[in-house]
Amino acid sequence: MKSNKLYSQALSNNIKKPVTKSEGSKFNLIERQGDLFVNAPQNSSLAHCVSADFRMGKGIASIFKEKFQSVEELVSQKKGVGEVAFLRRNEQYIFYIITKEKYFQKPTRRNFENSLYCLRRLCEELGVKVLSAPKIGTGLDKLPPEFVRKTISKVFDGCDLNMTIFYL
Ligand SMILES: Nc1ncnc2c1ncn2[C@@H]1O[C@H](COP(=O)(O)OP(=O)(O)OC[C@H]2O[C@H](OP(=O)(O)O)[C@H](O)[C@@H]2O)[C@@H](O)[C@H]1O
Repeated sequence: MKSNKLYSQALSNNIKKPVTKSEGSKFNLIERQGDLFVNAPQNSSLAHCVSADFRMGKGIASIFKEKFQSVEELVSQKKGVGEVAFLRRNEQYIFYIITKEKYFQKPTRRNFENSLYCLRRLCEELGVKVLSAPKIGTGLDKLPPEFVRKTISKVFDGCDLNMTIFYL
């Protein structure tokens, strides 16, 4: 686990490192059937998509809200569209990928991609090596699965991370 200093710097995004291609690192992306909250490895951080108002009224976001609460802590980070707010739970991080302003809107492809670059920077700053997510963006947010898959592969290319996408 990175030091608290790094954690608070990442929180305030003081570290504006560009995404780096770690030498010899290999980004692994796998998709597997399973319930994210039951089958994700214990040491895995989690990520999902939300709106900037943190309404989390439907879909898997509502389960995150029920499980991890701390909406006030998330709002206090003052993150906007294209950015990522996060919680720390012991050895795990919970990432809230902000892809749109209001809950009733749908994300643009550009904002979706920008928020994933932000997620990558955070994973590198915090030393996250194992990340699990649902099929982000493809349900209520109605982004085409192929676009989501390609964007994840593009954004995380060269990142030292094992990412598992769970689907029911
Ligand atoms: N336990 C589980 N394990 C594995 N997969 C699971 C699962 N539970 C559900 N899934 C599947 O995971 C996919 C994406 O699940 P979602 O559709 O929720 O996410 P999304 O990223 O498309 O949309 C996010 C916006 O939806 C809400 O906004 P609203 O208020 O509704 O406007 C939020 O606030 C966001 O802003 C769908 O296939 C679900 O079947």
